[in-house]
Amino acid sequence: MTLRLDSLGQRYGEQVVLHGIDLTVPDGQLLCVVGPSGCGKSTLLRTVAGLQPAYEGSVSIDGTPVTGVPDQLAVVFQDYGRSLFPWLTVRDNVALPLRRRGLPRAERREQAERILERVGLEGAGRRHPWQLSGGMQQRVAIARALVCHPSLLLMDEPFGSLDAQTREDLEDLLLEVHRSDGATIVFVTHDIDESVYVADRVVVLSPGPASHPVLDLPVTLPAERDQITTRGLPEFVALRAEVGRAVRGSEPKAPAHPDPRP
Ligand SMILES: Nc1ncnc2c1ncn2[C@@H]1O[C@H](COP(=O)(O)OP(=O)(O)OP(=O)(O)O)[C@@H](O)[C@H]1O
Repeated sequence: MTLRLDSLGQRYGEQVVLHGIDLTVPDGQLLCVVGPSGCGKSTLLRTVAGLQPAYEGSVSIDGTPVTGVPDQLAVVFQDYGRSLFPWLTVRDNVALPLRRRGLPRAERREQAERILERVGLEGAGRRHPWQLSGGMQQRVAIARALVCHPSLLLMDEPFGSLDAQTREDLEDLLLEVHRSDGATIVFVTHDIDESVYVADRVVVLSPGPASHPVLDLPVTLPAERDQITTRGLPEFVALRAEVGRAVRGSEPKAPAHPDPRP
């Protein structure tokens, strides 16, 4: 699915958060959005997801304006603890979108088990989310997002609260899913290394109100990525530095210290 933002603007009351954003994400691209805290990244995702109507401009998917939550869209948030239902088993959490689509129970269970196996959680279907580690819970949230084979996947800092090892494992899972399913993915992260490692393209937004991206960078690394080899490539290091400079350059400057001398 091709996602297009045209002169997109968003505000909360008097506060302008996004202004005049033009961005096209071609079908199958994994776009990372990076930018200083509060610049409007989550607002951008919520607007694309149809959860907030655009204040100005438009969002369209394959040429059709987004006016509500689009079919074929799935979202993964950072806060997996709140996005899973604790009273449902892992399998029923994952099968929930299938239930909404009216699939019979046996088929729901079978598809949920298949996707759980794919995210490395075979055998966990009968447990409850609170019996799992944070990394496993986020795998459940990813499984639930994938169960309907979305063409557009929005991820808002999905690995932000996980330990380094789990985070790397889930980055690799995301790359594998992207390679095999080919969905268009918009992935918000604070982590510059992570953005370069997973993305086909990185855009850096300016401090709010975010407008035209301050950097729009194709990631020209080989498609086959590996946590050790890829991160050691000179090209990776150069891309990371370029994104880092853009993020730092876009951060508001700290106020100058007053001269303490009398
Ligand atoms: N529901 C809301 N009501 C009012 N203001 C909001 C709301 N959601 C966000 N904001 C404000 O809009 C601005 C952008 O918030 P947003 O969460 O989109 O930024 P962000 O770039 O995702 O931040 P972070 O990186 O810290 O998650 C912030 O100033 C925030 O306080």
